[in-house]
Amino acid sequence: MPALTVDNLTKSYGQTLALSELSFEVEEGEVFGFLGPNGAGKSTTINVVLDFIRPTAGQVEVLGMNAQTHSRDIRARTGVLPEGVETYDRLTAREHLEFAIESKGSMDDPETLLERVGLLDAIDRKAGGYSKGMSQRLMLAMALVGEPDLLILDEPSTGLDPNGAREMREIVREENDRGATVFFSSHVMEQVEAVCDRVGILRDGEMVAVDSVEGLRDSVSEGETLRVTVDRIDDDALQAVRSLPDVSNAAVDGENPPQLVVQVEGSKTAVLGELEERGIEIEDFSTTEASLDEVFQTYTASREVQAQ
Ligand SMILES: Nc1ncnc2c1ncn2[C@@H]1O[C@H](COP(=O)(O)OP(=O)(O)OP(=O)(O)O)[C@@H](O)[C@H]1O
Repeated sequence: MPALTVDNLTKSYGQTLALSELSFEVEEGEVFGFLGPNGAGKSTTINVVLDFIRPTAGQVEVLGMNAQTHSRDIRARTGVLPEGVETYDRLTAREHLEFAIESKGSMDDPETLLERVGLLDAIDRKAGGYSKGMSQRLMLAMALVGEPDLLILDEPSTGLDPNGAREMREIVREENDRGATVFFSSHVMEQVEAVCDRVGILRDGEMVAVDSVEGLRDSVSEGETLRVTVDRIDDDALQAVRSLPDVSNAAVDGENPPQLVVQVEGSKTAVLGELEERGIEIEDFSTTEASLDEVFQTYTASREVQAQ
């Protein structure tokens, strides 16, 4: 049974079509990255999943239950880290946790949870004095209460420093090892790449790709990016490289020295040979796989991989 089934979900806010016949599934036990640029419809989807808003059309099932008719049962088994800070200024972290533990009827210990998110030192301080990152850690601790079967994390790295973001990823892994399904919305590629089994990319309310990170990379990149540092480059040479059979794109980056960035499938020696034949000196070259940023841009902005 999938942990989450979104079936032909459409949501309009007046004239604005936020989701258009969106369908996808998240398998039980997987970490699913829900990626998309601002305004793509990520929060709208999560709000329907949690029954905070009602869909215009379509169905959502969470842990085998209808999102609208069983929202109470669903919330009892789901941990949510919402987007934006939602702490109470006058309550301490301990009081926040006690409240969440009581609401879920769980046996958690506030200190253990706050230690996991690195907030034990501030347990008896009022949340009103917390930094953004501290508030985010507190909300993550609240999401973990009751060992939820499904964790929904909406932009979880917001406000976290690199250490905090790494710790958050570790917690996602630990929760997943325990058996939780994690639904992780983000527009930060690195966060998704590091923890997600599969990624769905949302654009303008439609899912434009669902695959593993590797699969997505392969699907947009017909090969590798070759970066060649040269002593000089001119338009003729650039055009000649672009018209080589294995090259899908080429562009110049920087001036002093210029670097030729080439999207190449197959042989890289043809590119180097073309440059050398023109008397262009190759000072250095390296190859890399398409970055996730390139993957994301390809799906959300244009249909072509642009060498930068
Ligand atoms: N309450 C609302 N009233 C009207 N339009 C809304 C409302 N909430 C969202 N929208 C619109 O629906 C679309 C999807 O918004 P949504 O917040 O779901 O995107 P998102 O992917 O979560 O974006 P972000 O990354 O910025 O949080 C946008 O065009 C947005 O302007």
